[in-house]
Amino acid sequence: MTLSRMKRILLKLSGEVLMGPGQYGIDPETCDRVAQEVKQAKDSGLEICMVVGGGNIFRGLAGAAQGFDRASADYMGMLATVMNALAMQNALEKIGVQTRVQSAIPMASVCEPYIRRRAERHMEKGRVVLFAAGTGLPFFTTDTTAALRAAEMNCDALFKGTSVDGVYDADPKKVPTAERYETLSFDRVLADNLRVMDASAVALCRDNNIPIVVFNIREVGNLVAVLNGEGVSTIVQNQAELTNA
Ligand SMILES: Nc1ncnc2c1ncn2[C@@H]1O[C@H](COP(=O)(O)OP(=O)(O)OP(=O)(O)O)[C@@H](O)[C@H]1O
Ligand SMILES: O=c1ccn([C@@H]2O[C@H](COP(=O)(O)O)[C@@H](O)[C@H]2O)c(=O)[nH]1
Repeated sequence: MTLSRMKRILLKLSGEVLMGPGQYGIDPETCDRVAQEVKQAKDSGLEICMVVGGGNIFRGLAGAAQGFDRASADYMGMLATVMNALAMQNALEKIGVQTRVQSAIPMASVCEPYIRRRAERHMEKGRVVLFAAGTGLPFFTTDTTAALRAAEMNCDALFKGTSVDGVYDADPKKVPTAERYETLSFDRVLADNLRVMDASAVALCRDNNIPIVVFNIREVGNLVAVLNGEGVSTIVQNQAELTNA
């Protein structure tokens, strides 16, 4: 994958990261810091769209485990992602980055509905488009949303900014001896059931040949470093691309 040739990327921001040092909710300082990094990336000439998770507020699976109906819990999770998207919109606009939030669940008085061709136009005009409310469908996640929107928007890569610095051979939060991959194929992620991202998201990226770059966005400056090919990350792509690299 040649990072320098990329024109348009999708940044998936884990909701959990937005908690900052807290245990729940949205930390304004973290939003501001991430916004600065997005601005820097945009100023380098990239077109950027974003999907923000909701794990800092509500996850459907956790809600279902507590007794909520799963589909209702998932809708609650999707609404949480709208709050996060609005928080990031606010942080970006404070520093002069033009944005639009588009929600997969229409809410006319809050933001635009998701309209692909309109999103395309916003990006051509230099706006950062934040895709909120996931796919609008329960039983999915924002990882799958990110893969779907990256394909729809013809992105050159999907950058997953999370709280681990790449894909490991086991969950590093559970297995301290786990080792990180520099690169690996989509097929290996799926065959080994590496759970840094949902299988559906990985399969969508594989089928549309969209590389995934997993990196730690909690580390200050890492987004721009990874975009410059310098920071620590794992690049997941098709075997053919890995062989040609
Ligand atoms: N093989 C693996 N390599 C790296 N991380 C892994 C692996 N298996 C599981 N994980 C876990 O995957 C998590 C990354 O997903 P993340 O926390 O970004 O969740 P998310 O659902 O995308 O975001 P949100 O916080 O919005 O729910 C890490 O916290 C890590 O512990
Ligand atoms: O398409 C989607 C996307 C998300 N959800 C629900 O939202 C929460 C939060 O998203 P994360 O990806 O976990 O950050 C998720 O747990 C689902 O409950 C959804 O239903 N459909």
